[in-house]
Amino acid sequence: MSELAQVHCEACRADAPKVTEAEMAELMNMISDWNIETRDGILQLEKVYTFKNYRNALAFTNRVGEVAEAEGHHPALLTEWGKVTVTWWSHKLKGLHRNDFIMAARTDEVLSV
Ligand SMILES: C[C@H](O)[C@H](O)[C@H]1CNC2=NC(N)=NC(=O)C2=N1
Repeated sequence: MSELAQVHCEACRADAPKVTEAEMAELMNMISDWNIETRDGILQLEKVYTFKNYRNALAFTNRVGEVAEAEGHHPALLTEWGKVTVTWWSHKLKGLHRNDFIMAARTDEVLSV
């Protein structure tokens, strides 16, 4: 299990600090195959997972949703036949917080169970 996946999200407040460029670079090295996207000026962490059918994609979607509910931090989830796009950002901050990288690592762990 990755180091990041073993920690829990901190309560995310509107005045919490966004990750710095340096922190982002360090955190990106701790997770695999995630990309930084910018939408409406908001930095987001995104990864596309592929599956052999829709049922498997939906099962993964629901498991990620359960982890999100448990942590109180939620992604955007686009579920398609054979594909799930997971996008993390901190809505309150309109950007990326360390929580988003923790949850990206936790998302990867969902696959391994
Ligand atoms: C009230 C509720 O806890 C907050 O709105 C939480 C819910 N989940 C969340 N998820 C994400 N990604 N960002 C948030 O700012 C956020 N806030």
